[in-house]
Amino acid sequence: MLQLANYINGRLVPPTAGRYLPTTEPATGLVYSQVPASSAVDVEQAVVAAEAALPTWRRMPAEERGRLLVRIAELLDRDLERLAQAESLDNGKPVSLARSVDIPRAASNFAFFGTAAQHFASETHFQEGVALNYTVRHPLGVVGCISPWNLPLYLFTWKIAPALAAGCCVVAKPSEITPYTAFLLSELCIEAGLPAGVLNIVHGTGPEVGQALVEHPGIKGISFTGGTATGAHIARTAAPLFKKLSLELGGKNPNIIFADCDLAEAVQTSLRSSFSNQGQICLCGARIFIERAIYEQFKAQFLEGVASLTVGDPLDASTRQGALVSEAHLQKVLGYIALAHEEGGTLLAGGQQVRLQGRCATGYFLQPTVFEGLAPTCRVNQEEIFGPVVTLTPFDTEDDALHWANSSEYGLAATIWTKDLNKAHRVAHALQAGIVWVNTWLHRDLRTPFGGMKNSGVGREGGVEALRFFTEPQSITVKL
Ligand SMILES: NC(=O)C1=CN([C@@H]2O[C@H](COP(=O)(O)OP(=O)(O)OC[C@H]3O[C@@H](n4cnc5c(N)ncnc54)[C@H](O)[C@@H]3O)[C@@H](O)[C@H]2O)C=CC1
Ligand SMILES: O=C(O)/C=C/C=C(\O)C(=O)O
Repeated sequence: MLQLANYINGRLVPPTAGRYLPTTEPATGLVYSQVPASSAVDVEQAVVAAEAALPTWRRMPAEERGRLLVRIAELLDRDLERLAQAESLDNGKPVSLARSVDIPRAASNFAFFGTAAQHFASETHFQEGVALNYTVRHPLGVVGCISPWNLPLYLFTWKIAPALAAGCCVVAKPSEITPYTAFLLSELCIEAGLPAGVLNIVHGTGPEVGQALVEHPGIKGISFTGGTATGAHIARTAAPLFKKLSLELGGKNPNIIFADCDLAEAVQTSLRSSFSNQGQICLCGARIFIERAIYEQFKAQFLEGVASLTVGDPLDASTRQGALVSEAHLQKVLGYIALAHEEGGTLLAGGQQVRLQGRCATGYFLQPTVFEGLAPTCRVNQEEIFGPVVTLTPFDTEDDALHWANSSEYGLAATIWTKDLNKAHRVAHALQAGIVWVNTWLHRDLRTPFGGMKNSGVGREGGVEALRFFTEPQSITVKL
């Protein structure tokens, strides 16, 4: 059976205690590999290696650091197919999605921050005849990156690449549920010639490896993406240690569909925003608010689209909906479907587990599911389900749409559909969401600030924001 290894001090090594966890292929429900169940001892070794590598890495010219990151991007591009197959096997997502989105984006993360390192600049504040104030941005030091299972390599590299570009050394922990591509990345880092200790990847569980990383005094900052409850726990642990924190957490994102939109496009993109990656993206639109005048029309076209989403073997080219990531997660989502019935919702599509034939007979498949008739305040419309379940709700006025869109503890993303640009700007400004898309969804420019308001997180990733997070500003004033 495939056995993964940690990547510490430039080498692939087994966990010191020799313990492993099974990893399961969601499409079959069968165990196919073993991932190190590392401990605080392995984290300690990784931090020591990173601390030893730091003085050289932080002083290396940005151009040279950047070249290494771009080299990793090239290797990710070269191995696109192998990595896409691995991601699909590990996560259950359609291989077509991994091939077109996850792996190309992982390569872009390295390519983008490899070059961004050379453009990162700091400010000067000149007081004529009085003083010259300038800012130096020092690498933060050794940092921890903790990522989730939904977009495994995509989000893992979204953290690691800016940290390395900023001159930090990294101890990173991928999700223990989807560790395979992080392991393959460690092999590529060795091939790229990344100096030993600059990046260390320690596999294991959140409570053991993640916790040890957050608590470690040598770790100066933590960049985390995952559930809001875990984010709160990390914040409680890290706050008294005065660590810098970037937390990208959950969402319950609204799509607001106005009657004057391009309906065909709004329907097609809403299908994507509802069900891409089986709804397991923090940016998915879970609550769709539709202006009453086009409610029935939107509903009919949307349901027609849902019926055409093939649930199937993730390795099949025709599959649009793969497996959910785990049995536990499938049960969680099924629990919310039961709750939607209890809360008085009307099921319009899906609602059932899918039992496929053949190799995927014991996989974790679920029909894309749509409800209507649920109050915006009910639990199904308030709690993050993180699966292929959306609700449709009609609205009468712009104020009503805004009120219900903002009636959430979350504030990550929102989507507006209208041809009226004044309305689009007005509504976008009034939305409590860190990211607003107008007539599009998941359009990503890696330079833009990425993150959420309210319980969706703290801080921003992307472009200069990420490079600032991974650096410590120092202000120097010279009297003139
Ligand atoms: N990007 C997002 O918004 C994501 C949201 N979720 C939400 O969270 C729910 C729970 O999913 P989980 O897999 O349990 O996510 P999680 O938040 O527990 O896992 C994310 C990462 O945090 C690590 N982790 C867990 N406990 C930790 C701790 N005490 N200290 C440090 N690291 C720790 C995990 O090992 C993993 O690498 C999902 O059902 C979904 O609603 C899950 C994954 C991604
Ligand atoms: O950076 C992106 O393009 C997407 C990020 C998605 C998440 O953070 C998530 O699903 O957790």
